[in-house]
Amino acid sequence: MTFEEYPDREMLMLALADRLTGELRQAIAQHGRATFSVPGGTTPGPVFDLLSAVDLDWDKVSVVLNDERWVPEDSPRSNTRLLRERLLRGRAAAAHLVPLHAPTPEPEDSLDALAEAVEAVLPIDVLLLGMGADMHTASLFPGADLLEQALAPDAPALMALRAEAAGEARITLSARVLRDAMHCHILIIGDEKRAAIERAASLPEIEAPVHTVLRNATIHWAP
Ligand SMILES: O=C(O)[C@H](O)[C@@H](O)[C@H](O)[C@H](O)COP(=O)(O)O
Repeated sequence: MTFEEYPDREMLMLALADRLTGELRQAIAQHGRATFSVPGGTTPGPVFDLLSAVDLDWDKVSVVLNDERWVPEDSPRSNTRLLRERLLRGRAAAAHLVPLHAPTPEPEDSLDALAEAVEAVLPIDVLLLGMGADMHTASLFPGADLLEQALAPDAPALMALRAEAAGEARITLSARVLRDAMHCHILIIGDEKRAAIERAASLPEIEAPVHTVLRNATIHWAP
């Protein structure tokens, strides 16, 4: 893994947006389109704001979340809502959103249909991930009911799982889809997450799921 340390969050977000833009451009130049997978949560908003204004062939970009919380799309906890409000506007409004949510009571009711659309845009060209202080990434939470299956090399691309720490039911890309990404970046802020990611490197994936992507990842950190 590569560790990039920035003096502050603003510098981090600017450099990261630049890096992601370059990789998306390269993917489009090489094969005419790009798949860009992004996290939800509270950290990536500023990088989405920057990206939404970037001059890029956004109509050639498919955007898919790493994971979604099974809540209505107007919920403040909806990652899809975050994407629509912060990334898929301005120039980036031309990008194609591959949904990870549908209005069914449980994620299992929609899983097959959502998975088909996700599989059609794999592999991921550019992957941006977040991480929780408990070392989860996407919705691969320590203690999740189907974590072992989600970490397996033959896992389906998309899985529904539940974990106490997650709150609501989740839908998530599986570890193999994350590992297969061409470029992988992890965005973390603050000392607690820095200590967590350093610890994760020496723990098994079942205890520290983020470990599964560390080999090829660039970690972007600011205090
Ligand atoms: O829906 C989610 O919760 C995310 O996709 C998740 O994997 C996130 O990246 C981490 O939980 C970090 O979240 P914060 O940025 O809010 O700390």
